[in-house]
Amino acid sequence: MTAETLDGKALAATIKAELKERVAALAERGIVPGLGTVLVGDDPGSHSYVRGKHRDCAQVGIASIEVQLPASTSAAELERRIRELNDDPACTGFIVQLPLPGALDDGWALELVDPGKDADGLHPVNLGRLVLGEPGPLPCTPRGIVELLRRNGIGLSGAEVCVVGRGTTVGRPLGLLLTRKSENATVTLCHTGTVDVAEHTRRADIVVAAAGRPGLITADMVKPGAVCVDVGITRTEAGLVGDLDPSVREVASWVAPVPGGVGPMTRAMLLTNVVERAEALAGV
Ligand SMILES: NC(=O)C1=CN([C@@H]2O[C@H](COP(=O)(O)OP(=O)(O)OC[C@H]3O[C@@H](n4cnc5c(N)ncnc54)[C@H](OP(=O)(O)O)[C@@H]3O)[C@@H](O)[C@H]2O)C=CC1
Ligand SMILES: Nc1nc(=O)c2c([nH]1)NC[C@@H]1CN(c3ccc(C(=O)N[C@@H](CCC(=O)O)C(=O)O)cc3)C=[N+]21
Ligand SMILES: [Mg+2]
Repeated sequence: MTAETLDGKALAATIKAELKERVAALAERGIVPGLGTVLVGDDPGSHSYVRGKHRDCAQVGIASIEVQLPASTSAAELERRIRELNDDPACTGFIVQLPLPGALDDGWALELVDPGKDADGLHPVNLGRLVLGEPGPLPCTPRGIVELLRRNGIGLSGAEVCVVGRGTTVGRPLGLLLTRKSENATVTLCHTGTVDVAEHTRRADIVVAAAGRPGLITADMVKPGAVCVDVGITRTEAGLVGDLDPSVREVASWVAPVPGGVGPMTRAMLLTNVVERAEALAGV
């Protein structure tokens, strides 16, 4: 068997076209959604992601507000810049690009963001809403994964899903999202304390690899016909490498690849969160 591709790039383009129409409808009411990004330091990967986000905004008609700060930025200065965006009516949503360099603490910065403007869905209040099943912005990567599966006809209700990685941006919130009544999957979350990861992945109908360890998931760890979603991204001289070994394609029914799978969907869901917030403000 050779797996079919879950084409996140194509689906993200479709979603962006849908958002463009919603943004145009908002413009008729005099409302322009604005996405802010706060980028601290000079990590080339982070710069490339943030550039991509602003390119997406331009395509859809969302205004962009870019805040770039040197790696030497103090906590007090970062706090001031975050509060500025909280108070800026032109900014309907924003993100603080993670991880922050040096001594700046990611969790501390996330808590400073107005939960109503939290385009990442990672503020503790919004993660709490996710736990409680209350409406709020959803974390972009987990939402992108669910959307990528759903729009390709891959059912989640009753499915055994094995998520490898319990990080705060992907694995942990994905577990919360997939176990809501509306998704109804049964989830196993693996991490470095898991005794035998393969024992869990082999049982799964859907494997999500979000560890950031190149080639971690090999063909022998996958049930024939399972769906495999690659999330992990490692930059090498040869380009971006995911957590799925290429051999997985020979046993899986579907594979979401790196690049071209979850990454573009993450960006599309960020835009979706910004547009949804602007619509809520407009009473749409
Ligand atoms: N495609 C996309 O849109 C996105 C991709 N990413 C990528 O996804 C990956 C995960 O991101 P993030 O959650 O932020 O990263 P973290 O570093 O926060 O989390 C990684 C998780 O993987 C677990 N892990 C690491 N090695 C193993 C192993 N050998 N076996 C089992 N579990 C393991 C860790 O376990 P423990 O907790 O025990 O340390 C941890 O829970 C990264 O490569 C990141 O670049 C992230 C966001 C978006
Ligand atoms: N506050 C915050 N929110 C995030 O959502 C966030 C973050 N910090 N820090 C880093 C991770 C990583 N992340 C990606 C986004 C897009 C691609 C993406 O578009 N990837 C393309 C390739 C892009 C390229 O070529 O560099 C793809 O997979 O096809 C990847 C990874 C969001 N993250
Ligand atoms: Mg830090």
